[in-house]
Amino acid sequence: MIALNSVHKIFNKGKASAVTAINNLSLNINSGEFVIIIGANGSGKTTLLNLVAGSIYADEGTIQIGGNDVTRMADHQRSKWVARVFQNPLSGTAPDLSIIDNFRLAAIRTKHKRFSVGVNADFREKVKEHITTLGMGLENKLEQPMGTLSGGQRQALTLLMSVMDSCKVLLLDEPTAALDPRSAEVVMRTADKLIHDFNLTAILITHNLKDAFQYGTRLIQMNEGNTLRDISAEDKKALTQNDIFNWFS
Ligand SMILES: Nc1ncnc2c1ncn2[C@@H]1O[C@H](COP(=O)(O)OP(=O)(O)OP(=O)(O)O)[C@@H](O)[C@H]1O
Repeated sequence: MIALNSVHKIFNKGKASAVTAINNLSLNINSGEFVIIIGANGSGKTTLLNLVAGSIYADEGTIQIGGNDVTRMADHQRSKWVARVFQNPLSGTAPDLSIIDNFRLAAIRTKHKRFSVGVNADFREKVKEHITTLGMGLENKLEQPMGTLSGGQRQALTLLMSVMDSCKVLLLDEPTAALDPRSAEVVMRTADKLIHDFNLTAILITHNLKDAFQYGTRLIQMNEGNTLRDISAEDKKALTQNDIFNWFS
């Protein structure tokens, strides 16, 4: 589903401040995989996600998504396949608009449904149904402004919004970093469920090694712009949480 072939990314190329953020990285992620990426600060995790999302371009190498060469494709063109959720629960939603209007906006952004989404009762019902599955009781608050919700509720809705529009790839860049432990747990469980229910291919960056242990079907540790460890679902079963902690000591 996602294929990086010998990808290289240098920031500030040719200057004294040049940094090799991604170093000749080749990586194949199969459809339906939920890949967790861990690694020290500066190891290239966010740069990798930026390259897949198209917010930056590789200097060398190629990137394919679903068999399409997206190496030079702008991020908005990739958005039909790729959805992204960031750390900050405030980003990606309009605080003054209601929950349902935020879902309408999200749908309009990525679809050609401009004329039907706004007035379509089916759309409202579909949103309501999906929100019910989150188990947060928000299905009865569709008219409530997004800004009045807690960070965890907002992030769970942002996740749902980003996957409802038939995207295939979900990129999660530390989606729980700004949340308290309980909300973080709810959001991680929500992400896990949505990835499964919507049959997505997902990449999650986290510094939370407990989450790295608990979630995902594949675990990658990055170092200096490449993979240091790449652990399959089968091999991950043999790992303990302590083993993962020890990789950082
Ligand atoms: N826009 C940029 N301009 C210059 N250097 C950059 C830029 N973005 C990233 N870098 C550098 O590239 C390297 C990899 O950064 P990246 O953000 O991908 O690491 P990371 O593993 O996500 O780190 P963290 O865990 O701290 O978020 C770092 O040395 C960083 O300083």
